[in-house]
Amino acid sequence: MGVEIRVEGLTKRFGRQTIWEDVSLTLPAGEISVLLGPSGTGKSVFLKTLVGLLKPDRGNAWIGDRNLPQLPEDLLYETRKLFGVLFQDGALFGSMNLFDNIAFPLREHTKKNETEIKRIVLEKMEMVGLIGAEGKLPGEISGGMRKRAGLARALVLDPEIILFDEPDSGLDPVRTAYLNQLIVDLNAQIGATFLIVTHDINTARTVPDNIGLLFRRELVMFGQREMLLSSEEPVVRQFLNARRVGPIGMSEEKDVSELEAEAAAGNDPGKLPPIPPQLMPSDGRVRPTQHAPGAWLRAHGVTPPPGSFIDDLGRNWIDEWPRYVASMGAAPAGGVRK
Ligand SMILES: Nc1ncnc2c1ncn2[C@@H]1O[C@H](COP(=O)(O)OP(=O)(O)OP(=O)(O)O)[C@@H](O)[C@H]1O
Repeated sequence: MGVEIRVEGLTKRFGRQTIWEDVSLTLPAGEISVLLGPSGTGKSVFLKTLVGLLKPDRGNAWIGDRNLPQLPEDLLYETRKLFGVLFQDGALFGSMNLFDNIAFPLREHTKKNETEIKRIVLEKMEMVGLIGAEGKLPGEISGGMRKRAGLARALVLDPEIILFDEPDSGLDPVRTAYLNQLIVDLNAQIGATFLIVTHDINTARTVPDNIGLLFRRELVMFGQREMLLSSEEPVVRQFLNARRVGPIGMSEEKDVSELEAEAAAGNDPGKLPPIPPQLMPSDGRVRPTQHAPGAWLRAHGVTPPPGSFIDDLGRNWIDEWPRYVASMGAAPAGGVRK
């Protein structure tokens, strides 16, 4: 379940504008990854390139064993069917009710009859908590419901990969927390490979297995959540602390003289906040691809910021984890990563 995505030396330009170059990363099958970056660094362009809507200028993008930039039209079309995409605004058709919106990809891309379509649409609507809203028009429901409807539509073709373009945009912090839990629950349930573009630091800190950061037309860093959340890189610290001090400026990166002036004034992007425990599926199970808390840090001899892995109840998840996994009885499919 879930397909690995391997990007090698990917470069995208529009005319003379280089959006990003030489991007290489692997999105492990079934894991949740987050892509961060200041506005305009090309995160949406990256998602569109992965799904084959934009062609890179150089490099490879392996979706399983298919290299997207090399594919003929018919195979590209087939490969796109592996993806579900949640667009920023849900991208629903305003004149269609939610049922028809969610049924749309099934009617468009499959030969399923209406009985089968109804079963699938209702199953996906239940997964995202929208049962009862089938007859509503997108204009009659809240932004959070529109996101969930967009997510149900992204799920109908049983995708191996789901791309989320700023799922939290336009949502209040509480609805964002619910949506984050839904994303983690869905990942546990369907095991697809997830990539989330977000500006929400809390989402980035608690949801993914891996985090990447785009800045200055390149991928500054990509790796396990704990690697990014303990990184001393100024740009990472500035981003995670949402500070003005650091290499990221108002509209683009700051120049050397601005950075020198900040350093002379003793300004600093701030200490790293504690690493929070990762969000668990709400049914209490562990996702098959979930990493044990602290495993990356231990393997790399890194001491986490003080107060890391402590939850709201004061439990330290480094100590709690082995007990928790043992209490589940049977290990989840795929085992629990050390
Ligand atoms: N089809 C296109 N043709 C030309 N330029 C484009 C096209 N699509 C995007 N761009 C440019 O690519 C750059 C990156 O845009 P993109 O929307 O990917 O940024 P982003 O990181 O997702 O930003 P935000 O966080 O604000 O959503 C922008 O300068 C944008 O104007």
